Amino acid sequence: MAMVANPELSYVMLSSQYEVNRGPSTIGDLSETLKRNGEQRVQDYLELCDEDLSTVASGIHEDSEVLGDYQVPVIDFSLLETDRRALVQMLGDAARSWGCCQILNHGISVQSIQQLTAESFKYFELPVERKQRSKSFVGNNTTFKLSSLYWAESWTMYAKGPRKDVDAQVLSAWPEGNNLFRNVATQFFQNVEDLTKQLCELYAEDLGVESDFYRKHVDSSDLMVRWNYYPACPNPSIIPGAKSHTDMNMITILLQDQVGGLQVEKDGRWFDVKPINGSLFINIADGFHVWTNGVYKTVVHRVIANATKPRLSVAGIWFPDDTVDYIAPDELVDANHPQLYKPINAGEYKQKTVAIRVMADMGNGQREHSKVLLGMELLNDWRIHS
Ligand SMILES: O=C(O)CCC(=O)C(=O)O
Ligand SMILES: [Fe+2]
Repeated sequence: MAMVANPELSYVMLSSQYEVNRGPSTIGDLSETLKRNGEQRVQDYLELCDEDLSTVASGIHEDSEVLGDYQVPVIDFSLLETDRRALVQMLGDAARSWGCCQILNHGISVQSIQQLTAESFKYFELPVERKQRSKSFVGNNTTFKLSSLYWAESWTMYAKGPRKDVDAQVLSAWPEGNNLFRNVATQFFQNVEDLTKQLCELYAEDLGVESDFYRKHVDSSDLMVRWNYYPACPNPSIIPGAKSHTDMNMITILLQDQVGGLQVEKDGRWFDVKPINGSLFINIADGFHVWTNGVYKTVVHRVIANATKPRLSVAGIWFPDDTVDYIAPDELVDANHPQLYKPINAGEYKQKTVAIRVMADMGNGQREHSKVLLGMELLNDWRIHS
């Protein structure tokens, strides 16, 4: 894994692990090409496979249909002070049935979230030549694209655990970034870490496992913060912002701006994750699914691009230390609930998944990749019971 800037900062750019030949151009050129070639060429151009196209086409307009309370749960985290039991129950119910929820009043101020969003936009508004100097920047273009994101650019900071000197890490990632960006981004790293520890305890409480079972891994976990930017898209009905996928890590904490477009899949239908000012989206990922013996669901999600407005999200993506094995705790395994998976080494799972995605990024194995994006397919390699 390549180290960037001062190695003592433990600051690693994930994409710098792979020497990928990026094409010369980004979204602007893609838009031009689309115009030139006509939209019937889009499929060839983006190498989308049929399944991807049909998922995007299906239900793009039906998604916002909601059936009474049948929608992504929104949970008031301030219950932590007033009714912890109720909070635990709501978080647990949401993780079991949806694999996700939105939380409000989580302790990260609405103002700081708005500031982070506004300042982060400034990075993506930089000239593409400047962005391409950031090793972790990826854009969508003719020869290189980030596999799970399609009509998108992204920029990543990777802070290895235990995180020290986060401020210096933020600074080295965008040295010309202004002080406000630096302060709010640094604060965000810290707040997301505190929140993740709280969530781990609350989930353990819901599951009836030792309270430290998940939390104790957070300090040594790596926090990858990925900024996702989706430019306005000429045809959102056929070009996904982000393809359907599950997250390959343990848990993801995501903030989205007010544009909307994030959707989750449940019972074969797509549901909007409606933007709520100051909210955070909590996403159970493949690792936590295994770690709870399948009690919590890893949520399939995607992003519909917007025809007129760019959209920004910031994802705090947690990876346990590579030596950790995802293995269900004893409390969740008995005769009626047999162990679903053989122990899965977190490092191996990440490597395998990333390797397949990188292969697809380089233009090979798109079809295999589309299946693997839905982690459940890959997890089957470790599955003991169906
Ligand atoms: O942009 C979003 O809302 C979702 C991004 C996402 O799914 C990811 O970064 O894994
Ligand atoms: Fe995701």
